[in-house]
Amino acid sequence: MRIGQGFDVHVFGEGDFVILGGVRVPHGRGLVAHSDGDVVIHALCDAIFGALAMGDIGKHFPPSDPQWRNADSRQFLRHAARLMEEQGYRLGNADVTVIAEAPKVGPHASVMRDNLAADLGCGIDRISIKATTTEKLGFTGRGEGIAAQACVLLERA
Ligand SMILES: Nc1ccn([C@@H]2O[C@H](COP(=O)(O)O)[C@@H](O)[C@H]2O)c(=O)n1
Ligand SMILES: C[C@@]1(CO)OP(=O)(O)OP(=O)(O)OC[C@H]1O
Repeated sequence: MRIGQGFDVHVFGEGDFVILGGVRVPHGRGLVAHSDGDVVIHALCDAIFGALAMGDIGKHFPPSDPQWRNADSRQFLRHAARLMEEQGYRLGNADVTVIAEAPKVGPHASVMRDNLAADLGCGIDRISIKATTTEKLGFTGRGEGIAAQACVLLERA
């Protein structure tokens, strides 16, 4: 078994939606990023790369590479899933926490779980999505951005 954790932050900027776990969530601001700014998937990818001891998302998809500009982050997750399989592992479970005052994640968590499970080739019972505010404290509390953290356990396939 292997364990991994990941963390990501993106700052709010212009726009009227954010992408979280592959779901387009209406919001008064967008997220500034090289890709689509999906902090849920970025944290989850880093947890998987960490569990495999294979670097981080920026190593696999350099922010300097124009190829990843506005990229759909789900392709990053499918790449992580392929690496996991090649190394002889499958996902035991993943647990993700979104840290944001807004938007509300709860109403979208079920579709996010469906997306992540589809990309990772596992059942949705292996994917958990949670969310919390920081009670208006810190940068997330001031509504300046969104953070996400993820933990994964990989099992021998
Ligand atoms: N962006 C968020 C933040 C929170 N939730 C849900 O609200 C519950 C209460 O949050 P507190 O920070 O006040 O504890 C939390 O447990 C989530 O269910 C959310 O959906 N989206
Ligand atoms: C995802 C990548 C892709 O170039 O860029 P960003 O969308 O800016 O996201 P970040 O979380 O900073 O991770 C780095 C990059 O791999």
